[in-house]
Amino acid sequence: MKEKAVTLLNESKTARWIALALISTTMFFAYFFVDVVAPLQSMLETDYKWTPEVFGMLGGSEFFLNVFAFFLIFSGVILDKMGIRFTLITAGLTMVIGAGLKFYALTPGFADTGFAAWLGSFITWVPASAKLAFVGFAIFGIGVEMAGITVSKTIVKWFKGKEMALAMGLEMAVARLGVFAVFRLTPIFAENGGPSNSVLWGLVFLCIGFLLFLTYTFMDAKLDKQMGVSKLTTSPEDEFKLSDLKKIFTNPGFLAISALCVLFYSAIFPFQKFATDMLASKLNVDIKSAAAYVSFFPIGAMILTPFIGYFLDVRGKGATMMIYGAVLLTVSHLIFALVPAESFGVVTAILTIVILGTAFSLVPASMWPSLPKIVEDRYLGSAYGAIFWIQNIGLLAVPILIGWALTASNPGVSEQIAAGVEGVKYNYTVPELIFAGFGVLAFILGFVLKFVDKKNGYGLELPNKKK
Ligand SMILES: N[C@@H](Cc1c[nH]cn1)C(=O)NCC(=O)O
Repeated sequence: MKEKAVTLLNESKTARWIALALISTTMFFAYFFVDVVAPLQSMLETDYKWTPEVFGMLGGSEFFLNVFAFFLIFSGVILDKMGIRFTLITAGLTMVIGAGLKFYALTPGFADTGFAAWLGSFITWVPASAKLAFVGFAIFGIGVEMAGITVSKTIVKWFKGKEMALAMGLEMAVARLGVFAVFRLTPIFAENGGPSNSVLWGLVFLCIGFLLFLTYTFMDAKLDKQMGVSKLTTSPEDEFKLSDLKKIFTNPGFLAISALCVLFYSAIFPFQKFATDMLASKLNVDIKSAAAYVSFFPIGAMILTPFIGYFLDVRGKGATMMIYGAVLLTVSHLIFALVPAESFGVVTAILTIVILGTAFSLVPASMWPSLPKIVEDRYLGSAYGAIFWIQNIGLLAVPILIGWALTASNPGVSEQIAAGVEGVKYNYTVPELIFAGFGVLAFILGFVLKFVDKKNGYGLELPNKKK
């Protein structure tokens, strides 16, 4: 008897783009929440007595549990052991719980409790609201990174051998749109109810995102059923083993790409946090105008990333793209560092942001689809977890390094600002040179990666799409 051939769900273009739309929209909400209070620094200082140091600590708290309690490594192992559906639901719930705690920290309901009084009784320069917000944001951080690695593995599952880099590029583009949206919407939400209203909206968005993840799991279950994936069909050699972690951390391709990743992102995300003040100082404009220039950065990356992804699918050249990205990263930070303020106008600022935005498209668009070429599918989730863990170490440490470098290279400035002296500004030359230094190291690592690729035949320069 002739067997009826089953057309897999991921062979249907419509089904795989619907799957992508569901998970990407949740990432839009997740990235929105990452920066939900970023434009509200001064409001938090006035309404909640959060100093700039406290505000900076909030940014670091997102990565705290992932780095020090190894949650990102656990998340990768959970993904490989328990599968996409379980991990997506866990990630979605963790984000909602963490965000809920952060919202509660900013409400009068919390401020009036004995718990708040107790939290405020030690390390008194950090208000109780900030302490609880740190805990909430650290829990959210576990969820958002878990979601990130699971979404990457999900895209590989649906798009491998097809439009994989384009799909990853589109997912990142939607996430970048979330960063743009936050800079535009959060101030409006805060005008009508303060920072807690902005966080409440972020929480509502995350609840919608959780429902989208849940909807996706039905598609995932159907695809698994068609593929015949079950505990019975998975042979012991196909299963993830804890010893695979050793394989990941001794894989030369993985090590090279992780080093490139931490260096590159250390000159991107921490820069994003300082960029508004840096441009306001350099251009001598107010914070609102400077923030508007910075918002071109995620938008530029958003527009370019899918095109670069498409190019990688049909033409390849992933490792070379990462080298070009590192060059552009270095050039843009050198412009910020070395062009004197007298010659640095709005046009130069926007052009430099466009160059940086191009780097921010080239590297992520080629880096994330490269990982499945370097490691085996059965431990791909752990590999994404491990690379994000290494990246998170940089994201936690570099803002502290930059803050220290800024203070050390501008003696007396913070004291004058605190004393209300008008017109005093920081000079960002040293921090920008540090960012440029990361770019130079990333450039060197790009060549190491190319060499390792040639030696081990990963195929990083080959197109993703099978002809
Ligand atoms: N670590 C993730 C998610 C993230 C974004 N901001 C802070 N954490 C990541 O880097 N994803 C890849 C990307 O290019 O956004």
